[in-house]
Amino acid sequence: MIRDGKLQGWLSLPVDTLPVWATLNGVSFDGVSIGPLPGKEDRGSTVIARRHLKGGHEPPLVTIPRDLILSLERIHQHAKSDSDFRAVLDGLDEFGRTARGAILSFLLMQSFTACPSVVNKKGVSGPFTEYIKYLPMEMLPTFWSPAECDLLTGTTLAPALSAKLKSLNREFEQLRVATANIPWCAEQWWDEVDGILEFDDWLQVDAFYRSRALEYPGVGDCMVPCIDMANHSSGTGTAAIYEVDNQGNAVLLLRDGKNIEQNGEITITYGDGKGACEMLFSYGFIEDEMESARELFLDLSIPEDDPLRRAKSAVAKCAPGFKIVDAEDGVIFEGAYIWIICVNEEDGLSFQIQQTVDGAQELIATWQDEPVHGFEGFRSMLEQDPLWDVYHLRAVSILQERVASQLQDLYGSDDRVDATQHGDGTGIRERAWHLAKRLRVLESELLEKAYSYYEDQVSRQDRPISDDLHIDMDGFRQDSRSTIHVCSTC
Ligand SMILES: C[S@@+](CC[C@H](N)C(=O)[O-])C[C@H]1O[C@@H](n2cnc3c(N)ncnc32)[C@H](O)[C@@H]1O
Repeated sequence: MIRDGKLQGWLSLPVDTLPVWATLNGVSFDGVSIGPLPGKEDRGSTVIARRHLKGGHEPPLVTIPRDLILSLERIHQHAKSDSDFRAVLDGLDEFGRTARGAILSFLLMQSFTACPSVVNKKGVSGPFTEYIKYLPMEMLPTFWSPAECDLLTGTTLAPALSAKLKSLNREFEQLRVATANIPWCAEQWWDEVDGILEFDDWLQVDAFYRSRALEYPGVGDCMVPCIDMANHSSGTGTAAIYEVDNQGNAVLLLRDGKNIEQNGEITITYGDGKGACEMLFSYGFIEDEMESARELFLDLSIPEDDPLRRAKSAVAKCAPGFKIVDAEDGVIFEGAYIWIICVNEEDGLSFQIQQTVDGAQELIATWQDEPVHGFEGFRSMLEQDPLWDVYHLRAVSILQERVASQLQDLYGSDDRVDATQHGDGTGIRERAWHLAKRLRVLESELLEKAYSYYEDQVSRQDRPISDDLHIDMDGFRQDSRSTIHVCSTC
């Protein structure tokens, strides 16, 4: 439905009509307009300075009335006067009470309300029925063809993308089940012959939301018309910030000290810390100036032969992996899961069944007989242990091995990607090929940096640390030896 609407024109309006929409809805611009920037048209529309703007001396560049901030609260308010949408939202239950569930279903409903071929009209029109007509279809990887997705083999985006598609499928099925008993939904959305909705519609509303959602102070995750037309630039390139004023309106403010020439671009940041993978995943581009993948997430699994594997998996509530973050003098790793992997019963980890206050039984972990309350703080417990250096070294070796296997996957698929025909008539869009290639390069550089950094750490610690202990890399304690030996390639 949405794709048809964008292609046929009923869900599409030229951006030069946006000022009319803005005036009708109480949006004000001061010194800026919205449209494509000459030379950067491939980035869609953006906010453009209409005169020389001097940071610290300018009023808000854009002011959006508070009622137009599309938040969970605003949608529930709308549902009070839109009984058709309220039935959908109520059907979604818990999911409808999350910002994501409410916003996606609202955007879907508004598109349906705008659809001219629907005879038995449903839903109540409002400012967003028109505003969605200004939103372009983003080329996020969720819309890449299987051949294009194949270019991502070995990158951290490949597993993230397949997990996302599974979760989008689950959400869409949830929507179908939740609304299948509403007569007009059964007839107009889901009928096997005439039903208008398809999975692509859910992908479209997900893409609208994911590429445009802002975390607004005091409001939470939301969409803000017009401010969501600002393109991204990180670091000192960021020209403006978004806030709420003292009346709850959303405002776009030029940063202090930032001067923008007439016809210059007013950018915001979508998150300076976001890595190349996340930028491509959520926004469909990687900033030209990005010189590092910045961060990446690798999964980890508890080895098959770990005798505590099942208990560890049952108790660990943290993400099964670790994040590598690029740092000035090496890399930092974040994530609690590694610490569960690198200690065992011989070190002092054990599991017990405990009776809870309501009489149920639960499995809990103990470290040196102390209960471990959630593994997020487990690292600090290990840090108190005289053998901390050893545990740390084990962790680093496991991480290094995982980094090595990721590099192998990346390099192992490089030749195939390089040889893949792309461009007109090949089924692989030029842009997708270049983005995939760029991600591959940035991630391999960060992985190599991590590998050398770990190598360095391992070799620095490959020296005697205790007179009475020997730790080998299977992670078992053997008394009465005098060195720690770490095999960095195992
Ligand atoms: C919040 S929207 C910004 C407005 C958008 N350009 C439009 O026409 O509606 C985010 C999208 O803008 C584009 N974009 C933003 N900043 C960009 C940049 N620095 N380089 C390339 N594309 C960018 C991407 O397509 C991204 O998904």
